[in-house]
Amino acid sequence: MELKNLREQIDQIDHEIIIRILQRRELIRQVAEYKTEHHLPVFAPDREQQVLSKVGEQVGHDNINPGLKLVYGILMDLNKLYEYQIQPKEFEIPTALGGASVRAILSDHPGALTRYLSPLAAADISITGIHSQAMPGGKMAVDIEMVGKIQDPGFIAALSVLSDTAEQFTLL
Ligand SMILES: C=C(O[C@@H]1C=C(C(=O)O)C=C[C@H]1O)C(=O)O
Repeated sequence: MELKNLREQIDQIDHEIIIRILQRRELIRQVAEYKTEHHLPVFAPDREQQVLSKVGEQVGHDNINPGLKLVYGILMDLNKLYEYQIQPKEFEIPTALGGASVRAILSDHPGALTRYLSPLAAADISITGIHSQAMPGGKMAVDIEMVGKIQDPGFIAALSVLSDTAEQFTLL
């Protein structure tokens, strides 16, 4: 088959994937409303584990599996960014207006840092400094300096996602 034809089929599938992601997003909006009404937290770690397990089961032992789980993790973080704009978290922000520095302790596994940083890119926040260090017990300490309008809902939403995912999270 011709390359052009194969790419047309890929374009069609991309179109369908995007439509489905937007439909998923509409359901997320309804979940967010439900959570606000019932005073439930945005981050549902058990549910996220369930979603990731289902992805893993469907893909099986194909070597795309870790990558697809990463993509799915990032998709869920994007959804939480969206939910936090509906239901913002309160932060004591000790830093200057133009940015923030945070220290987080993460569990150290392949892809952990990549996923951890993704909400920043998604919220259009630049990372100006980063330092990570392995710690005993399979953990990692990461210091991140970022610039952006800290009062913006998108910035607060990104900090909210970062604070959820870390085992410890401190705004410096
Ligand atoms: C949509 C939800 O909110 C968040 C986003 C999730 C998702 O994108 O699938 C899953 C769990 C939550 O952390 C939910 O709680 O179901």
